[in-house]
Amino acid sequence: MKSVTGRVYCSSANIGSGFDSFGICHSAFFSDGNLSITEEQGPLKIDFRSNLNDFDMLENSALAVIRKIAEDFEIISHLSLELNSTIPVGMGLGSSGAASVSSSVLMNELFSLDLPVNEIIKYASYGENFASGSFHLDNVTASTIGNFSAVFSESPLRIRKFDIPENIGFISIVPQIIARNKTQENRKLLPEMIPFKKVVRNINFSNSLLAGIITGDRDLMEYGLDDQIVEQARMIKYDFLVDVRSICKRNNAIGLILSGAGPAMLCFTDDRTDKGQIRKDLTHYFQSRELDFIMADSYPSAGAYERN
Ligand SMILES: Nc1ncnc2c1ncn2[C@@H]1O[C@H](COP(=O)(O)OP(=O)(O)O)[C@@H](O)[C@H]1O
Ligand SMILES: N[C@@H](CCOP(=O)(O)O)C(=O)O
Repeated sequence: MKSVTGRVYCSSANIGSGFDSFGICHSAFFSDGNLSITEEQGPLKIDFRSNLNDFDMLENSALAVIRKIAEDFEIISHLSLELNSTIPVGMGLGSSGAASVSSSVLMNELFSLDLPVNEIIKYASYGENFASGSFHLDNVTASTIGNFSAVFSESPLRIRKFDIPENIGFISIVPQIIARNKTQENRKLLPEMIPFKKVVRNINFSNSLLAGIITGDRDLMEYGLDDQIVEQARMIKYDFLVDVRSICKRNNAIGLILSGAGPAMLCFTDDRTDKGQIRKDLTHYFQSRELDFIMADSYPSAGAYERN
């Protein structure tokens, strides 16, 4: 029985103003996958097992990716896929994206398809479309290529990885707010039209963030971790965001973003940041609001494609 395994790390999308573009792959949570051929002869059949029961075991984003690849490459074997994930589902940490990347990378390896990285990402996006009704590429790109990733255009796909300066770390802050089809629903909150001034400011923020990541300039990163459009549209659902940001900033964090479509947040830290005090202050804050949350230190992580 031929079998392949691999780990895919979680991702935070929409870094600063980089909606559907900038992503970070980080180490706090991950998904371990195992894919095997149980019988060479068809028709295609996939046995699926997962430690999570948050989604349909018979049809989910991981299976959507396998089916698409199998269709394109005329694969008709009996397969078995097992995913063991620590990524909380629907919290803004790219759980469906990681499952999709897992399928894409494992199919590539199991059948020696020799897919270039852009094809791995394109196939993974079928899983995102299954989960959220949109082919957004930011989470799957981050989990595939790692570190700080940017999607510059979808067709043709232009992507690039940037190494995050060594002194930068993160705290993943995850309020336990459970909502069905969260990303799909939160995409409906986005405005159709945007005042010109806000667009100009957001362009400034994203340029500043990218320049800060490349040069390690703290001030450019700090300024660049802002967003006048998407975050503001979604903030009505996440009223803790302003308070959590101010707790992090008063303890010298570089900044804080809403991770993906929320409710998770990603706090950017460096040697100046008092992480211990942030943990204490956040525990006190969420207790006072009677809102459960989890918090985990996290570091930039390599992508699933480059580790293979
Ligand atoms: N294999 C999968 N892993 C995780 N979530 C999946 C999977 N397949 C489908 N989903 C669905 O995707 C949704 C989670 O994805 P999404 O809303 O994008 O949240 P997030 O990316 O923040 O975890 C849930 O509704 C879940 O049921
Ligand atoms: N760009 C997407 C990112 C969704 O990330 P998720 O981890 O919340 O699924 C969006 O903002 O809709």
